Amino acid sequence: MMLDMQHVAFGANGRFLLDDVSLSVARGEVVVIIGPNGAGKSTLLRLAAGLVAPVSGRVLLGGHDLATLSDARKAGLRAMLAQNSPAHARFTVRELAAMGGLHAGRACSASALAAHVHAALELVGLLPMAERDITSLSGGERQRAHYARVLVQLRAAAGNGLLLLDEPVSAQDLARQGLVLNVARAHARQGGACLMVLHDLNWATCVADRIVVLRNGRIEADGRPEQIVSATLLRDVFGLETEHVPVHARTGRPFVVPHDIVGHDFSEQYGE
Ligand SMILES: Nc1ncnc2c1ncn2[C@@H]1O[C@H](COP(=O)(O)OP(=O)(O)OP(=O)(O)O)[C@@H](O)[C@H]1O
Repeated sequence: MMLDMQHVAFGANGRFLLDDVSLSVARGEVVVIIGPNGAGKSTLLRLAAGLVAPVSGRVLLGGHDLATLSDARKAGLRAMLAQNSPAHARFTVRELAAMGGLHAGRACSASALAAHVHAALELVGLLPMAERDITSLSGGERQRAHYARVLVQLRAAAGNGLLLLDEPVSAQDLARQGLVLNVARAHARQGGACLMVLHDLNWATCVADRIVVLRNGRIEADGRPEQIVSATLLRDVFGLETEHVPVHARTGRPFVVPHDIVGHDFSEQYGE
């Protein structure tokens, strides 16, 4: 098992943010976490990355307890794209992506690192902007520049580590949302794995091998998209009435439209 979280609990300011969370991700898998704002999704990813330690339970990465691994070792086994990645300093896109390989030191030669950077920038569609200052990028471009850095981090090591993505499509246009998710799927197909947080249920059903539903710091459900996405669950977890197609003709996956949108007359809203 690539990631194995066993009965993990985590708290802050005297309250549990995660309680008795057990979750595994196998090599080759893409697992998507969904759940309401504040459910604990980002906290779960930070625990999986070893950025914070559980108060009880264990997190194993590649069979090793994260608590026993050095930062350099962890850097080769997992990489995380955070929800908001800053651009305070004036680096170029290429320099930012190359920072992903810093942990590898001499284990990755300068020419190999340059090749990883080139490949990652090409994958995320930023090669034409490689020499641009990152402070001049749009929000979506900056998010993809950091995505490239995260990909380089894994590729500078064995290349088949765990990709942890926190709302990786939040700043992307529709086409780039597909691009970002395809890169994650390809990473899993090539021997890695991916655990990501998504709010868009329709992307979640398309990209996920498994969907994990988190609510109030606890796992409510964990299974294949067609097992998980149902009108009942969406009503229970999100308090949302939905139009729900169990098997979409094109994708073969469930498809969900919130009732608030179905039949809503936007022309009224804009006074047309
Ligand atoms: N250091 C902290 N101290 C106190 N509360 C915290 C701390 N970090 C997170 N929280 C709270 O823990 C809960 C879970 O936060 P988390 O960021 O994991 O949620 P999330 O499911 O990712 O939410 P969102 O969908 O809004 O991104 C929230 O209520 C948040 O306010």
